[in-house]
Amino acid sequence: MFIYYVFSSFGQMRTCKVTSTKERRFTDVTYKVIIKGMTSCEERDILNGITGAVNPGEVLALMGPSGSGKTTLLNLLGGRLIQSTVSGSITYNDQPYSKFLKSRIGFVTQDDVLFPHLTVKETLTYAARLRLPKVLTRQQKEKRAVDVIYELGLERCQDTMIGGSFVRGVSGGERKRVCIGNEIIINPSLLFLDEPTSGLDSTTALRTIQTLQDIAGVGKTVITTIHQPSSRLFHKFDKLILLGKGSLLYFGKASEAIVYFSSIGCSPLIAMNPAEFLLDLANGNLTDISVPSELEDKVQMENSEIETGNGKPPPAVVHEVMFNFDSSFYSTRGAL
Ligand SMILES: Nc1ncnc2c1ncn2[C@@H]1O[C@H](COP(=O)(O)OP(=O)(O)OP(=O)(O)O)[C@@H](O)[C@H]1O
Repeated sequence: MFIYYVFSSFGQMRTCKVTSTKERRFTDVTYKVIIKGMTSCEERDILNGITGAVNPGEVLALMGPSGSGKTTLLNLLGGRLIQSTVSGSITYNDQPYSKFLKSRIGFVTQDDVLFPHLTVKETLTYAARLRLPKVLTRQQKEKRAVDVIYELGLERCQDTMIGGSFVRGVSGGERKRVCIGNEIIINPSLLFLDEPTSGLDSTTALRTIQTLQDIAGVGKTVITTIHQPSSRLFHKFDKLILLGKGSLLYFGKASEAIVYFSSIGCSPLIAMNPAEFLLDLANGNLTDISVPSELEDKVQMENSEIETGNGKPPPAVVHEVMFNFDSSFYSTRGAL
């Protein structure tokens, strides 16, 4: 299988890089859902054998086409999806998920819930009062809120209302930073974010990811899903997981993803944002991508009758073949 190939070729060079303490490691994570119909129940695989690791000081991006399983994986890693249909192991510092670990996790969801009539400062002050331990005094909690405001560069809008549909308030980027502030106020060791840049322009998105890098820079572990990053933003991530239909296509350094795919014969045919190339590949859209001739031949052979007008096979077919391709192809390539 493609994913095993990806990992077999990574195995040797990565083992030494995932041994530091406080590592978040996940091995062979699989998640199924049971879909109940009128007359029968159907089991559906949402994630298949996802393996990876991330250390303090790193930002791990979960990338993939819509519906590939990014949010599901994020929820699993963040301990928000504890079900019997989950298998594999997820550990932090070699320990399984626990109540103590839960208190060390910050989770920024895609749909933020903020009170529109509170100012930025009031929002973070209330978060500090509610979430910080009782042993801290009111003054200490308020100071923590002010520290977070400066940490996230929110000082200019600290007295502006959050706003909403009926009240004009802070900008989209500031709103996202308030949501991040709501979580980092408890000084979490692990910060999870679901699409923190969605709806932001590229400069604001870059600033948001820079904020995440700064948070990681002081020893935190940051795991975030990302939809379609600009190339500048893509290069800000330390590690990358590329998912396609719930399977793992790549895990490793974000900076090495393109080199890796070109080493197995998959390269962009035109100058392209690396994220765009990886998403096209994960989608099975080969319009501007070259793939190994063995793979293209196999696709053509099996599906000559459903070839598309541009001479390329349809994405769904490419995807199917990539995942179910003859393992000898991968083992040969994996030895490179
Ligand atoms: N409880 C569930 N029951 C049925 N299907 C589910 C369930 N949870 C997730 N799925 C399906 O699993 C797939 C992955 O969903 P997920 O939300 O993780 O994708 P995603 O990559 O985050 O997508 P997007 O980028 O659009 O947010 C989707 O096809 C979704 O419909």
